[in-house]
Amino acid sequence: MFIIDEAKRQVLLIRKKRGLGAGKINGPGGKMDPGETAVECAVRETQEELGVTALNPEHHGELWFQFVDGLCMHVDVFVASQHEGEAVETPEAVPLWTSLDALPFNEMWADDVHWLGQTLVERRHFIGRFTFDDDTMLSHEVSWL
Ligand SMILES: COc1nc(N)nc2c1ncn2[C@H]1C[C@H](O)[C@@H](COP(=O)(O)OP(=O)(O)OP(=O)(O)O)O1
Repeated sequence: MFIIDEAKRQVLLIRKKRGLGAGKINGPGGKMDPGETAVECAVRETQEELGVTALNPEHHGELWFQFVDGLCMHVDVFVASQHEGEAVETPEAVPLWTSLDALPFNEMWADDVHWLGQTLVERRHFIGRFTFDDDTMLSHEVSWL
């Protein structure tokens, strides 16, 4: 989930403290609970990780990851221009309000540079497919819709 403050041209990112991608900067997110939709999951994970509620999130993309060890992951990307609450640090994440003009790609997963800027700034929709060996991206393919 990417929450945007349009007046300040900032996006609410996290420094992830534990789990897959710990130490990296990313948007809040995680695994779906049984019976939950993708958007319900994104809103819940954002509440759990930052104490903030995203309002009216819009689906902007799909990420398909294939790791060489066999792990496959499908991630839905949502963008919300409104939210309730103030972001706080939790056991899972440190909140980072970040300028849309200075996204910290060198501290993010390697795929992000291929889709995140266009999605947040130009509000484009996409499907991305990536292969990874651990932290190393081996291939990338992004289709803009
Ligand atoms: C492989 O490259 C990745 N790129 C990007 N941009 N984001 C990724 C990549 N791999 C994982 N992610 C995202 C997807 C999710 O938002 C989180 C990881 O979620 P996951 O549920 O697998 O991990 P945990 O935080 O440990 O799980 P729970 O919070 O559900 O317990 O990172």
